[in-house]
Amino acid sequence: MLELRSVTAGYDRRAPVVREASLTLAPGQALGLLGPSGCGKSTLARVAALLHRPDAGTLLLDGTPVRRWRHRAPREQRTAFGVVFQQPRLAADPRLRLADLIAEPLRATGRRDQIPGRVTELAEATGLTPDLLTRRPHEVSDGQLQRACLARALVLRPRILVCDEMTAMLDASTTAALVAAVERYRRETGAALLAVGHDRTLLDRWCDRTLHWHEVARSRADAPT
Ligand SMILES: Nc1ncnc2c1ncn2[C@@H]1O[C@H](COP(=O)(O)OP(=O)(O)OP(=O)(O)O)[C@@H](O)[C@H]1O
Repeated sequence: MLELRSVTAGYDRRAPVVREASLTLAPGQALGLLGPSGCGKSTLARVAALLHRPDAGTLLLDGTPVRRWRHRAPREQRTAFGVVFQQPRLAADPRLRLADLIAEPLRATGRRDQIPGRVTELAEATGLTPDLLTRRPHEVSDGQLQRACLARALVLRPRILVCDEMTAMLDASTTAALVAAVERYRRETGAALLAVGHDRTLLDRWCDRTLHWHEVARSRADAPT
């Protein structure tokens, strides 16, 4: 269970981009978060995944308040999350072959013995053929790289998956393949999903419930002057 209570966050304390946002993600739930470009969805998604420290408010993970973010967060909290971002080229180390990209979290957490098995499983689950696994990011398409980023997000078997506009740059067939891979993973593991986007049709089809930004956070226009 993930609860955000009155979270305020941004890049300048005097002008936060997220104001008093609250939402609850129950175990196994798929929650969509819809809103216009620039409203603060990605910032809130990053706070929810412990990647960005909020200026105010509380975040509870299974009832325990989160006190540290990013590399300071305890490993068991950090590894509860798998995150996929909108732009795979910004999220992937250009020097790594796709197999190493997928295996990165296993290496970082000392689980090298699991690498061959998990990489093979996840390449299959995300539709990556073996020849693609030996290529570097500049040698594959955006869609192929995003498949590898999704595989990396799943490699530690997270309880909560945060997909921030995961399919925004992709064609319909790659979008369908990635959504199907996420759904299969959720069916097998019972993981929850927070899917951020601006495509209501996709979010409604994908999620149990879709919230609009104005139901989650105060708008910047409401800010006290
Ligand atoms: N690293 C940063 N430094 C300063 N400002 C930022 C930074 N990242 C985002 N912002 C600003 O914060 C605001 C919210 O950005 P955010 O990416 O959270 O919105 P979004 O709703 O996800 O938008 P989109 O749908 O276009 O991805 C924007 O005005 C943006 O310019």
